[in-house]
This record gives sequence, structure tokens and C-alpha cells, in this order.
Amino acid sequence: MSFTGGVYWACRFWTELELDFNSVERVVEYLDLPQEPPAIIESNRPPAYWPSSTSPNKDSLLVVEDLVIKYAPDLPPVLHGISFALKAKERVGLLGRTGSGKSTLAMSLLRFVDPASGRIIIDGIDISTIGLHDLRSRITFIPQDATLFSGTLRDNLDPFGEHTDAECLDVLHRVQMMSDSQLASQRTSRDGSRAASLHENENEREATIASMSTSPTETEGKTVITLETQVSPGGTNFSQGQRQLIAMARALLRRSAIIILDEATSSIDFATDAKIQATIREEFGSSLLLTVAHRLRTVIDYDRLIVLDKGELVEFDTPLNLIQKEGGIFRNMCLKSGTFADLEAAAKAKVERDRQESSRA
Ligand SMILES: Nc1ncnc2c1ncn2[C@@H]1O[C@H](COP(=O)(O)OP(=O)(O)OP(=O)(O)O)[C@@H](O)[C@H]1O
Repeated sequence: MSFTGGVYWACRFWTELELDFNSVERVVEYLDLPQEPPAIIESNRPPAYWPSSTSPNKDSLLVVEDLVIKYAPDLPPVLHGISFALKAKERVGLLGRTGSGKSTLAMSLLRFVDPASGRIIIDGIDISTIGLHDLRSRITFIPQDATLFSGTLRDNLDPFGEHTDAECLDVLHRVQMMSDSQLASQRTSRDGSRAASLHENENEREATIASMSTSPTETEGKTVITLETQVSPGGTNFSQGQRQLIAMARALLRRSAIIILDEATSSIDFATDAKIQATIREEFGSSLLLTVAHRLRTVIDYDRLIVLDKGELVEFDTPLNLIQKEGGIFRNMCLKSGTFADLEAAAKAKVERDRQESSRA
């Protein structure tokens, strides 16, 4: 009996000892993990206005020089010597087949992965020389599945309380999360004394929205969204598309000179997608917008397109030039999409629009 008891306890202690050794092993493993670069490098902080659309570097606000990216020193490169320069306020689409390196390039602009060689220069500053916080707080990244945190919608839009309620409501309205009548009633309830002047504004907005509300969603906005609307952890009480719209509203509040947008691919209904596209077209005019595009239609009226193939930059030009380039990769993508004629017409219309605008200016 005592022998059986002894074996039982021996087995039990041995198992516990093994578990304890496992914990120690894990701690040692974590200690060896490569650390992120510092959040702030005091000796090298960018100026408060950096990056700026009006800086002397505006014709090359974002420069990528011979960029090589590897996910680990022993893995082959994912991006092979990519170089390009983007202007302030430009809208640029980033295209390529699955696995061509689009997300890797977008991520490298925020230093989620550092270059094996080459440089990324934003408004004159090599981003590897500044802290991660300084970099990431100045560039807005809108991911496919934007994350929200629990709290109110206002906390999510303006976590540091740097903006007024009116500004927060305004951006929700601009991304079409809030109809014009909802905006007016929210504003009135917040500031009754300004009701008379709001009425005038409302009429003004009514006219503006009427002209742009061709999307069917404008009349569907039954759900009343306020700044006090509670957001569940992860934003699960909003759809993926709505979360992306809220992230866009956040981007508008921050007024970043550079916005990187990863276009959502799935689970976006037609109405929300129309709102997202309208917001992109109308609201990001004062920022350099780099969109990781999964649909040709989204970027056909952009200023320029970057096409990646197997980690190399293979085409970089205006949509019209690329769609007319015989044997080009972008042209082939358009031909395969089955909507070549529509895409070509949209690319031509964009050029015509630009021509009219520049002759008016
Ligand atoms: N964390 C990682 N570790 C190792 N390799 C990775 C990692 N992430 C991506 N890769 C590799 O890098 C290459 C480019 O991937 P990336 O996600 O940048 O492509 P993509 O063009 O964005 O693709 P998709 O359109 O499918 O999102 C792929 O071959 C992929 O396997």
C-alpha cells in the first residue's frame, strides 16, 4: 500500500516538476525575443508638423530607395530592391497578385518589419532613425479589419480628448456614418443655443448631401449613432465595413499627411462599400493616400498605380498609361476582370477631369 502511494506521489511530483521546467523554458525563450526599436529617440525627434503636405519635400514626400525586406535573416527576401517616390496629396494604388508583397510594403512604411537594406524617407527623414511612436502617431494606417476598443464611439474617435464634440460629429457625418438630419439633431441636443444658426447649416448640408447621396444607404440610416454609442470590445457590434468607416473618421480627425489604406475585401455590403468609396474619393484630398487595392475599380481613378510582382516593382504610372500599355501586367489584370471597357472609360474620364480642373485653376 505504502509502495503504491510512493509511486503515485513520485509520478505526481515528476509531472509538476516537468511543468515548472516548461514555464522556465518559456520565460528564457521570451527573454531572447528580438525587441522592437525604441518608441521615442529623444536625440532625434521629428518636428511637430512632420510630415507636411506643404513642406519643401512635397514632390517626394514619401521616398522608397532600393528597399529589400526579409522576414528573418535566414529567409529569402520578400521585396527585392523597390524604389519609387510619391508626391504630397497624391492618390496611389498598390496592386499585385496574392503574395506579391503589397502588405509587406505597406507594413514596412510603419516599420512593422525593418529593411534588410535600402531606406524609406518620409518628408526628408529616414524613418529608421526615429522612434516607433513618433512614426506611427504621424502616419494613419486603416487596416482591412479596423480594431475598435470598448468604450464610447467618441473615445474611439478621439482617445486623447483633443477634439471638440462638433469636430467628432462632423467627421462621422463626412464618412456617412451619420445622415445630415442625425447630425443636425445631435448638434442641436448638444448646443441648444446655437439651434438657429444650425438650421441654416442644415439647409446648406441638405443641399450638399442631396447632390452626393446617390448611394442607397443614405435613406437606410435607421440606426441612430451618437458619440455616446457604446462600442463592444473589438468593435464587434459594428460590421467590418462600419469599423473601417470609423477608422476613416479617426483619420480625418487626425488630418495626417500620409494615409495608408488596406482595402477591405470581404463581408462588406454594397451600401457600406459605396460609402467607403465615396469617403475615399471626397475626403482624403489633402493627404497622400496609398491604397493596398484588391479591386481594380477602386483605384482606376487614382493618380498613379504601383504594380508589384513577386516582390518587384514592375509598373508605376497613371492608370490610363498602364491600361493602354500593350502586354502590361495591369492591362492584363483589367482584361481578365471582364470589365476592360468600363475601366478604360473610367481612366480616360479621370484624365479629362484633371485636364478641366487644371484649366480652371
Ligand atoms: N510574417 C511573415 N513571415 C514570413 N513570410 C511572410 C510573412 N508575411 C508574409 N510573408 C511572405 O511574404 C510574401 C508577400 O506577402 P504579402 O502578404 O506582403 O503579399 P500580398 O501581396 O499583400 O498578398 P495578399 O494580396 O494575399 O494580401 C509572401 O510570399 C508571404 O508568404
